[in-house]
Amino acid sequence: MIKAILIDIEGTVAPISFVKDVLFPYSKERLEKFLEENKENPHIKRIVEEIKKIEGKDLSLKEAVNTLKKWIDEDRKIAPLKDIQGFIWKEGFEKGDIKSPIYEDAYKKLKEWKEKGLKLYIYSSGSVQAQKLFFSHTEHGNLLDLFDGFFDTRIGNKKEKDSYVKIAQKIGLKPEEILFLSDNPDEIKAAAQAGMKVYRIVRPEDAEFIDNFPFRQVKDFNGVKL
Ligand SMILES: CSCCC(=O)C(=O)COP(=O)(O)O
Ligand SMILES: [Mg+2]
Repeated sequence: MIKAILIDIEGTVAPISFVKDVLFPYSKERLEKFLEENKENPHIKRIVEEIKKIEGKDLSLKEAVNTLKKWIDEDRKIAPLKDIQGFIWKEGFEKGDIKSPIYEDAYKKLKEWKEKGLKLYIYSSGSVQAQKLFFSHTEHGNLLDLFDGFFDTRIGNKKEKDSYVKIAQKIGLKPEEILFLSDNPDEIKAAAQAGMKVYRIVRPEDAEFIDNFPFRQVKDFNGVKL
């Protein structure tokens, strides 16, 4: 019996274009100013050290900015980039510059599942801070109360089985009691390997059904049967 639903963000509850065409440019344009203004903040210093470690060399502030910009262009899903983006998006969400467009079907089903007593969790490459901002500033208002917890790549890569094993442990349920929803076929395979029930969400504007894909595929949340 399904007791909890674990949900991806980009391509699943919101269009990929929102992340690529709104969120990413917003962070890219403000990176340099943000790092310059916050270079003495211990939290930001730690993140910059992580960037240097990944690159395997010392970096000037300008070089760190260029590295982050390159990672945004390459859509790298790595924690130090996602942490910095979360800090930059904070201002955009709080000033009202950015509002998250949640698909209507996702919004309605999330509310329905919550009312039925299911636990709802998010697992996204966006930092936990960014996820909370994303759901507290949506076109449907503040949806933060719908969720029982948030996971990002600090728990592990979304394409690896172990990340889902760890999430099930944190939630305190058996993997088979958790349903995972994502647009990404590799994430679906990894969650299924961990023993979770899965559905791939295939938004027509973002993706296509894969022939002979060994797991269930539906075009939106209305197709998900518990
Ligand atoms: C506010 S969440 C930001 C989303 C993001 O940065 C991202 O890379 C989305 O990846 P996902 O794992 O949700 O597909
Ligand atoms: Mg996704």
